[in-house]
Amino acid sequence: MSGGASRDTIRAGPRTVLVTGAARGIGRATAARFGREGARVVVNHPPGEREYAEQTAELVRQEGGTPLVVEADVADPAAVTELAAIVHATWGPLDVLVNNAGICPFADFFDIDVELWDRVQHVNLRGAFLVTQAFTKAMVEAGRGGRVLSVSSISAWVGGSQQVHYCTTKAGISSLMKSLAIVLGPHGITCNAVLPGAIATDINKADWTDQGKVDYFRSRIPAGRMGEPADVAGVLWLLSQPESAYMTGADVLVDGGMFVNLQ
Ligand SMILES: NC(=O)C1=CN([C@@H]2O[C@H](COP(=O)(O)OP(=O)(O)OC[C@H]3O[C@@H](n4cnc5c(N)ncnc54)[C@H](OP(=O)(O)O)[C@@H]3O)[C@@H](O)[C@H]2O)C=CC1
Ligand SMILES: C[C@H](O)[C@@H]1OC(=O)[C@H](O)[C@@H]1O
Repeated sequence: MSGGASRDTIRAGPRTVLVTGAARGIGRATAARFGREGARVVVNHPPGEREYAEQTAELVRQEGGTPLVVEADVADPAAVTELAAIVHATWGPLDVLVNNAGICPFADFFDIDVELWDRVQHVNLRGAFLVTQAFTKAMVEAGRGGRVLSVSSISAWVGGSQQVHYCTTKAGISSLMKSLAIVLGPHGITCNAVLPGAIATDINKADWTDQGKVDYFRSRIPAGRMGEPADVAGVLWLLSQPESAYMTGADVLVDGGMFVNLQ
């Protein structure tokens, strides 16, 4: 019998969950979904987003959870270290980590300068690496198993003419989860990537002013509608359940069938 925590990683009493980039969008819906199970939810936000993060915290309370709002730019190693110190001092080790924070500043390939490239890489990919490293060490030491869930994208599997910088980070997140599945598996910690399709949030609000693009997206989606943050939040919650204990290193599409619908 191999080592590692038992199949059921939900311990008695409230689970402790961190959602990065939880001030708005998918992160907000995910924080609220975990609030519904009565979890203690760390609502992370970048500088300048506290007002939105407090709105998320109120949603978590309304659902029955307990929020803790903590500012940290996930791209900043010192901020991530401080985030971990605050969370561990307040609630101890995590049970569930959701790497959600991300940016997608659309730009033509030849207009992407090294600063923009670095910012997208540092927020989306390095941020997931830094946060996962900062929090899973304590999870391993706690010996209770757990879940690492990272929000990649359909864009990990396909390209985007104005997302050269972005798609590479999403592919990187998918790969990161595969390697960490190996590292953390013996400790009962599963690592999976969720790959949303076209989800209506602020990240694409400007992009979706192009009605032709929206019509094209919708025509590709067998489900007949664009996605909502709750569609992703629900799958993230499902992957945090004991029944998902044998899923690790997986890529889970949440796209209404968009990817497979070539013709
Ligand atoms: N919407 C979609 O169609 C899809 C989204 N995704 C992914 O889903 C995730 C959530 O995006 P979504 O909810 O759509 O977009 P939103 O822009 O609504 O939410 C992203 C959140 O992450 C925060 N954030 C940005 N940078 C940082 C940082 N450095 N540190 C901490 N938080 C940060 C944002 O804050 P701020 O407002 O200040 O930027 C924002 O609150 C992203 O990783 C995105 O790549 C994947 C596939 C499809
Ligand atoms: C920001 C994009 O509109 C959105 O995010 C992704 O990962 C996919 O590319 C979606 O189209």
